[in-house]
Amino acid sequence: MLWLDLGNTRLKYWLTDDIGQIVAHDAKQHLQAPAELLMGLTDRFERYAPDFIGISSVLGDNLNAKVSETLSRLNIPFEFVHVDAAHALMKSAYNDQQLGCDRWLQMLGAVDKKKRQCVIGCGTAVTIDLIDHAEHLGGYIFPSIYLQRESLFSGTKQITISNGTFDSVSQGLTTQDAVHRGILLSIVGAINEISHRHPNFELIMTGGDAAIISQHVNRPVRLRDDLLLNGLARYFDYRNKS
Ligand SMILES: Nc1ncnc2c1ncn2[C@@H]1O[C@H](COP(=O)(O)OP(=O)(O)O)[C@@H](O)[C@H]1O
Ligand SMILES: CC(C)(COP(=O)(O)O)[C@@H](O)C(=O)NCCC(=O)O
Ligand SMILES: [K+]
Repeated sequence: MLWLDLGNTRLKYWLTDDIGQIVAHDAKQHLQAPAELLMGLTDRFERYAPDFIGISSVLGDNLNAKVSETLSRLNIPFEFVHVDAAHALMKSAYNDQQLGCDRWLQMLGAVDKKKRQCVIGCGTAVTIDLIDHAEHLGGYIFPSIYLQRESLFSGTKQITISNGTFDSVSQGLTTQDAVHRGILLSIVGAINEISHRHPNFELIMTGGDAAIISQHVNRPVRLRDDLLLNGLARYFDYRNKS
């Protein structure tokens, strides 16, 4: 099987064998042109010869249509995931016309009906979702550390910071440090507050910035980079059985 994740910044793919082991994987920035990026990958995908392609996309109808057009040339069946708030593996109280597919799949990949879980996705947006014994209670959406920095850059005259590392949440003494530390604290502080309000929820983090953020969280965090893939596999596996 081939699995695709079209996020707002990167396209990720995984090729798995019949026992679900990953045999190839890559993540690339798509610069808002995922279909063009996929075009460049079609030779590789043809060589992989998967029998099915399962897709998570948060890119919207127009880009998804272009992606479909590109994938159609491969003559391999493919399908986009649709969020289902009444899914047997996890019920959700969230508006399922709006809930992002990646958010939902990350939760589906993590969900355990014996646990209380807080799933944190650290991509272009940071999402924090609460799940109580396989019931999604709702969540929060924040701009990522990079989006926050861009908005300060574009919305102010004297902040001209466009690069630097996010490595501390102590107070800064320069604009550079104050910007990076303030932004990182806005996310770390929110996670700490939510975890304080929900002390018996296990914290699970995934996505490109999970490692940077988790270092400053004041409770143990499980880092899992396989959540979305696991969610995709569970979704299509469940659908084939029912
Ligand atoms: N302006 C930026 N500069 C450097 N890295 C960035 C920038 N914007 C995003 N990134 C990186 O892109 C990655 C996006 O994470 P990912 O989980 O792939 O998100 P998505 O699913 O939204 O595409 C993150 O690791 C982040 O560090
Ligand atoms: C919240 C998101 C932008 C996160 O996307 P990502 O950072 O993974 O690219 C995406 O899941 C999305 O567009 N969701 C729709 C809004 C919602 O979930 O309510
Ligand atoms: K948007």
